[in-house]
Amino acid sequence: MRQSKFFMPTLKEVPADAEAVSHQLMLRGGYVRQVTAGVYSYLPLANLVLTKISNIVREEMAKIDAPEMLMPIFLPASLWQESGRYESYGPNLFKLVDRHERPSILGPTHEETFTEIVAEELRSYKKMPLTLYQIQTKFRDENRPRFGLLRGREFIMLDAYSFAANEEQLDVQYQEVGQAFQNVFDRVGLKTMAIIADAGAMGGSDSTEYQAPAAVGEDTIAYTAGGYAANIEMAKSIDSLEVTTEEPKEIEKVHTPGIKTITALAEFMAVPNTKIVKSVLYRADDKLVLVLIRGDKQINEVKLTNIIDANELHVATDAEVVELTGIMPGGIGPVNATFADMVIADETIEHLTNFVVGANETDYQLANVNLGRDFFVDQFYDVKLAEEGELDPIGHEPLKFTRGIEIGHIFKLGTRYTKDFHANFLDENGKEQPVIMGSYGIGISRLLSAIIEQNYTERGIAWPKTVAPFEVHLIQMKMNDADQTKVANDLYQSLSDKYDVLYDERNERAGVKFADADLVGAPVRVIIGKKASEGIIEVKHPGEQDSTEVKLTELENYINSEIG
Ligand SMILES: O=C(C[C@@H]1CCCCN1)Cn1cnc2cc(Cl)c(F)cc2c1=O
Ligand SMILES: [Mg+2]
Repeated sequence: MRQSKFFMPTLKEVPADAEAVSHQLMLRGGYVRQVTAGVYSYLPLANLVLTKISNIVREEMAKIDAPEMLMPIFLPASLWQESGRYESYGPNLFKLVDRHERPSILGPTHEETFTEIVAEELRSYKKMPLTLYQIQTKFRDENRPRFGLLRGREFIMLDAYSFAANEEQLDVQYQEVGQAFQNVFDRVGLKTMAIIADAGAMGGSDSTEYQAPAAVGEDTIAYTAGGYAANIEMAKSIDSLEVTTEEPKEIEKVHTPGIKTITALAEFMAVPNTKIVKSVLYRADDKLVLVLIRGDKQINEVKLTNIIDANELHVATDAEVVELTGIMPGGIGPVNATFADMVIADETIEHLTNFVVGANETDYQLANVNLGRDFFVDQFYDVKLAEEGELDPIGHEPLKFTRGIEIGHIFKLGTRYTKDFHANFLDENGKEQPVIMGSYGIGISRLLSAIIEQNYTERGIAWPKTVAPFEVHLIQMKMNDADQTKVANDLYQSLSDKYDVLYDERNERAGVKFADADLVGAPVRVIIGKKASEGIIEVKHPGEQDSTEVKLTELENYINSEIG
């Protein structure tokens, strides 16, 4: 490609609201342009990278015999009413009506669409296992799109769906697609972690997220050197406190006027915060749930949501607490908690004795409370937020935290969708069974940002060679120099047969050419300068500060060693 003909509208400055480095570099390099909030045009540089990523995806999906399809973005609401998701997904689901006033949506994901099509077809176990996929634009009307392509409203996703006759086949598909995804991430040069993740509204059983460690990542990953890795939403940890059991003492009601925090209460009662049990009131859909946890721990609301199987869960506001219990928030507790529909106790209180709880009276606490005597808990759950340094439940190693960008997520769905669409098949005994599904996704456009977040330099981008928009960037320094023009054109012709070459033959100053080259980020940069007449040129790797002189005769070997 001759750069004078290429289209990469670079910017000197970037808008202040571009916070993520990847967003800044993609704007400065003319990779993308925002059309409206969370909606971007992919200009040629970004499109070249997207194409290379997509082709790597296609190769890996072909290796597991998954045929590619392409589904509509515009979908009838009826399809989503059948699965019940039309109502449950709220404002993120983009709803519209067509000219005949028929309610419709722009697809945020395609479980329903694939299931409906397949439901007609898979009438016999002989037709399974089957995995299908697409690479397609999705729409989710995010309230706060941010960080460029990292959280857009319109984005490109690979979404795959597997159909099986039994759990064993699903397990194989889950492993195969997961491995295909891992191969994709490895091949595009992304460092990733496969972690235990929350399936959220998808229900089903296992779910694995693929995370790209990066400072700008929205997720927190808890991991250990031994291989434990989980989204903080799901991470488990071993309770570090040695609990000593004491003889139960007489319960005591204590007036604690103006004491508002656990720390202040611990001081006032002259006990450590591990002898205080926090009582937090939640509204879970229409239920009032009282959650108990030891004073030194935090509640993990994702774990809580999954235990209660709630759609919507939030901490009752102070006003709600007073209105629903007649007590100020600091005073509620588990003894005679008649206002609660449910009491959920975290494991950390199971072995406590003589502890402090709210007295269910404003400004009063109860001291020396004991389980079984003063109140009863029918089941203990893990609802605590894991903390850095606590030991993981498997290798018993200290948990470390890092930020990550979720770039993939795979789910075992079971029959959640196939039941709604009567996608049944006859098993080998001729018995009718519902098809068992899995769904799998990679954020393709998000990968652009994630790869940049892991491969930027202070000057620009150093693309991994497999996804770089161009593999070789030829830069001729003086356009009116016959020797340089000859060498550059010969190289352009000969290298173009084997590599994607960008030839900068513009009448621009060196500084402009190099600044633009830093934004293109090709793995091999060849500079044709004043020594061209002696058969000497310079080569430079985007990650390195300086270039190196190379004989023209050795250039092919150098490029082979760099990009192969
Ligand atoms: O998309 C998935 C599950 C998997 C991920 C991999 C590819 C196939 N789908 C989860 N999810 C996330 N956000 C959503 C947003 C809206 Cl507005 C919606 F209506 C539905 C969903 C939704 O279902
Ligand atoms: Mg996810």
